[in-house]
Amino acid sequence: MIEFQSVHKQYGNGTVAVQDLSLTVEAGTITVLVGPSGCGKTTLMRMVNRMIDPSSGSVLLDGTDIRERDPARLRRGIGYVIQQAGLFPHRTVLDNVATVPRLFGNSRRDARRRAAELLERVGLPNDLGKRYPVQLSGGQQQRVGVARALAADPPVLLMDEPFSAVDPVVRADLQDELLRLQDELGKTVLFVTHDIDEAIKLGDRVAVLRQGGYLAQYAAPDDLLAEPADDFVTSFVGRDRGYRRLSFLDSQGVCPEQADTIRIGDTSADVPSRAGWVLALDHERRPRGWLLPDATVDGQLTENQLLAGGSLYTEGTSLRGALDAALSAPSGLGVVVDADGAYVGVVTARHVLDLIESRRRSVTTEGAVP
Ligand SMILES: Nc1ncnc2c1ncn2[C@@H]1O[C@H](COP(=O)(O)OP(=O)(O)OP(=O)(O)O)[C@@H](O)[C@H]1O
Repeated sequence: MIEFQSVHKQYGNGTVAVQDLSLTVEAGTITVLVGPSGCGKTTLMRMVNRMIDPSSGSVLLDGTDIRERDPARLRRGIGYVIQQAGLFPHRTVLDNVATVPRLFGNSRRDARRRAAELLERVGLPNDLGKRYPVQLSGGQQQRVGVARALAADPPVLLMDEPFSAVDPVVRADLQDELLRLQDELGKTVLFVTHDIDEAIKLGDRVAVLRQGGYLAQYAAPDDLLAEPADDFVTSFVGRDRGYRRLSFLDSQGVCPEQADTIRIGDTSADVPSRAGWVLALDHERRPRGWLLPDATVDGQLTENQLLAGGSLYTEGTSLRGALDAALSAPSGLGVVVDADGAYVGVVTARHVLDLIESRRRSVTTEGAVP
């Protein structure tokens, strides 16, 4: 557990970067510091590994004031990941990661074995270990940065905008990978970003900072979206917070119905007689697209004769996906699939909205805030 107790930081030039701020980062969770540029996120994070000392106040790690710890020892228990990964350019990827176990006195062989394990753990193929950082993509470099930070198996991980320099698709992959790793490893993670969507996706709790180093709100992502503390937080979390909050509503009560279906390769004779949208499935029952109402099939059904489908909703995931599937489907019928991508049924936006409404009503009658 990390505790910031009334920490304050004023730099030599008079800039106050952090303003009398207190917050607790629970062990084994991801806490995200988010806020606009210059609001003191990095300053606050760097207080944990003593790269920066507060002007006043204390930082406690597992109940002990970090000023009582030897800085070198303290840092060994804290992994640190930064933007652009900060890799050594003249060392191979494997040796970049092996550097840390080497520092801990492991033999070169053991260090390399550990490094290879870690590279696999962060999803990098074995043969990349022989390359130099410049020969990797930005996303791969970030993964190496994460592997290196994990090399000493530190209980605490500080991550300062680690995924900011990569494109949105790679970034989403890296975020998913971090969540997967965290499920396995249960580190105490302090993560800095200026991207509220990243904060909401990754954080068990999110600390929103505002200019001048003030803590504007510290809450679970769902609460942040449901009840922003003030106008600043409201504008920072963005306009579509009601929609984004659906990510935190589970799928309980979603009852898919059956649509008319047809298979790729079928003929006109196989088109269901009711005049409505028909969902085409492949031979593994995966949805391939929609046949317009009253459409006839020319010869055998091919994908060229179909209208592209909307997003697919994997059963059991959040209501946001269910609503999005319905809204993005040309038929207005959101396609529900199982974990293998096979067709389960369809849901309408109306069905999802009714479900949200009924939950709101039941929560309100129980006296809690919807
Ligand atoms: N060494 C320093 N000396 C003087 N002022 C500093 C120093 N480091 C940071 N600052 C100032 O302190 C404030 C907070 O900086 P900090 O880097 O902690 O913010 P941040 O929220 O991490 O910003 P960004 O998102 O842009 O990285 C800023 O106004 C910055 O200019």
